[in-house]
This record gives sequence, structure tokens and C-alpha cells, in this order.
Amino acid sequence: MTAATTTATAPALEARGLSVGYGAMPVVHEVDLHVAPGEVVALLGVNGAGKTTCVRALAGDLKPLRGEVRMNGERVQSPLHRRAEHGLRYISEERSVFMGLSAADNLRLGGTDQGRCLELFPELEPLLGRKTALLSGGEQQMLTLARALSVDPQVLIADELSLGLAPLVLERLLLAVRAAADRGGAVLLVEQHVRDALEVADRAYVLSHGRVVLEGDARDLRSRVGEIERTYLAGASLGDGS
Ligand SMILES: Nc1ncnc2c1ncn2[C@@H]1O[C@H](COP(=O)(O)OP(=O)(O)OP(=O)(O)O)[C@@H](O)[C@H]1O
Repeated sequence: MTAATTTATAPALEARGLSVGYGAMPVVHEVDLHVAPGEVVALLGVNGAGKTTCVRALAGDLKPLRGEVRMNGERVQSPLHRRAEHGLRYISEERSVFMGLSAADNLRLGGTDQGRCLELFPELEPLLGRKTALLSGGEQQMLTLARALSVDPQVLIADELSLGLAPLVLERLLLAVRAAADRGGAVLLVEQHVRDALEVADRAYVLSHGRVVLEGDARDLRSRVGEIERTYLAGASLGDGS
């Protein structure tokens, strides 16, 4: 097989035997996962399962202890800001908007195409002149997502988009993420709201104690969500008020 065909068929994002930790102690152990272009893949697990640690390594924000991260079949070892040059966008748990700036200024930062942001989230238009600190949490998260999606990222890693947001806002954000994958992006979605995540995902992995304990097609996992919650996700929200 030639290098060109390898790249053409390779996942957009891949972890191979990835172990990650803080200091020398791994909290994520030998994780294998992949996300293809056009796919939304959910990464699920209870608090402390290792989801954030895993995606920080995939994004280049933490150095793996062992194993590899690959983008389009090529091993990547560059830090986060360099991976952005290769089409990766990472939305971390902390909101990455500048509270002292207006919404419009947040949408212009770093040469972001404001028009494209407003195409993706027209509901931001009447808020443009408002200081970002005065927007709701959901509106701030829309700004973050609008900026990330406005470049049509090859790979989007989104960690807990839902944190503290109302169900309808979460639904709106997840639909935007789904649409980004439908345009060809590869999306890895960390989410506590299991049922909501499985609604938009194609596949999912469940992490427990830093290891992948279950993976599968989202349709199959949706039909077994009660059993999966009891077995692997006790304490995680099903996103249905339970
Ligand atoms: N900066 C850090 N230094 C040391 N240990 C950490 C650090 N961040 C996380 N941990 C530990 O690593 C383990 C995995 O945490 P991680 O945040 O990856 O889990 P998570 O599945 O993302 O949880 P949550 O859903 O609560 O965000 C936990 O035991 C946590 O206490």
C-alpha cells in the first residue's frame, strides 16, 4: 500500500495504546480509539474515568506516557497550538471566551470569519454588541463553538459542551456538532449526558478507570442504555432527568 492510500483510508484522529497521566502515574491506560471523517464519536464515563485526560493527550495538551496519537495516519507529537494548524480544534471544559470583550470581538479574534459564525449560529446576531460576561452560559458556549466550527475543522474535540447548560441549549449545540460531522469533520465528543450524546453520535467508547470497557455503534448502545448505565456509568446523567 502506498503512503497516499494509507493516508486516504486512515482515521482523522486515532489513539493507539495511549497511556496518559500526571507525573509518572498513568490514569488512562492503553486506549485505542479512532474517529473517521464524517463521524461523531462519543467518549463516555463517570466523573474521574479519565475522559478529559485522554482528550487532552489527543489534543496535544498533555504528553502521553506511552502510545501514539495519529492524525490522518501520521503520528503527531506537536503541542496543541501546532495541531490547530493541522485542522484540529479543541474545546476544553473551561469556556474559552474573553469575558471582557464583546460577543462580536470574540467572534473576530484570531481572524475568525464572523459572517460564517453567524451563519452557523444566527441567534448570536442580536447579541453581538453585548459584553460576553453578560451572556448566558449557553450563549457563551455558542460563541466558543461558533469560532471552532467556523473553520470547518478536520477534527473537533469537545469536552463537556453541556456543562451547566439547559437541555434545549445542549440539544442546539449537539445538532451543530452533528452538522459539522455531516460536512466531513471528525468529532470526538466527551459528554456526561449519555442519552443526548448517543442521539447524535455514530459510535461511542465507554471509559472506566482509564480503560475502554465498551465500544460500539451508537444505535446499538442506545437500545441498551439502561444496562450500560447500571454496569458502567452509575452516577452519570442519562440526560433524561433521571
Ligand atoms: N491535573 C491533575 N493532576 C493530577 N491528577 C489529575 C489531574 N487532573 C485529573 N486528575 C485525576 O485523573 C483522573 C481522571 O480525571 P479526568 O479529569 O480525566 O476524568 P474525567 O472522566 O474527565 O472526569 P470528569 O467527568 O469529572 O471531568 C482522576 O482520578 C483525577 O483526579
